[in-house]
Amino acid sequence: MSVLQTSHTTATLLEASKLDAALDPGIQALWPGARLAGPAFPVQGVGGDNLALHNAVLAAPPGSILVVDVGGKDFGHWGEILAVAAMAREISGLVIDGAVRDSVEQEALGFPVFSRGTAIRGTAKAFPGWIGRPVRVGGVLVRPGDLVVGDADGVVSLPHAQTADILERAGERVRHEESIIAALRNGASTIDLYGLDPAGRQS
Ligand SMILES: O=C([O-])CC(=O)C(=O)O
Ligand SMILES: [Mg+2]
Repeated sequence: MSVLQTSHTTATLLEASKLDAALDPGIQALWPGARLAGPAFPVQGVGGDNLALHNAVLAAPPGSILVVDVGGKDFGHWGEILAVAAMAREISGLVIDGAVRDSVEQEALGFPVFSRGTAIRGTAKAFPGWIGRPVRVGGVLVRPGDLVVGDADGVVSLPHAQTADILERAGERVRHEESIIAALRNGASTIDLYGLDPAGRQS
């Protein structure tokens, strides 16, 4: 698995990808300023059980992001203990379609988590899960090694095979937007710059 990185925002990457690659917007940063980018290590668990996460922490390569579907927002599937375990193994972050707990402690650790929010109810440890295989998370199919990026706006997952092209287009998009911002500061309008018809188009 190659180590993938980018400093582009999720919105820029999504637009550059032209793909349906945005995870459900209900999956958001656990603490303000949390950001992650890296190759995905997908995990399928079940709501109310976190054995799959304990297994994944042992199996995921250093630098990877755990990208997890547990389909449960009523349980705290992940917390301080698992974050410390993940950091000790150089796992770079967690994206989970489900809830977590110990948010203050995880912010203090600086461990980036994107989740459906928090829940304090604890979990069983009975279902071993499927790890390291493609998993649908937040409506997007995530394969091992796909580039997963999370920031203040949400989470995007980009197919590994298309990552180089997407990153190049993202750079072009940023340069284009810089020119638009400069023109706006010089008095241009968004209507003119985007060639919009202020009356709209009825179809
Ligand atoms: O222990 C758990 O099941 C989840 C948790 O709170 C932690 O990892 O600290
Ligand atoms: Mg805990």
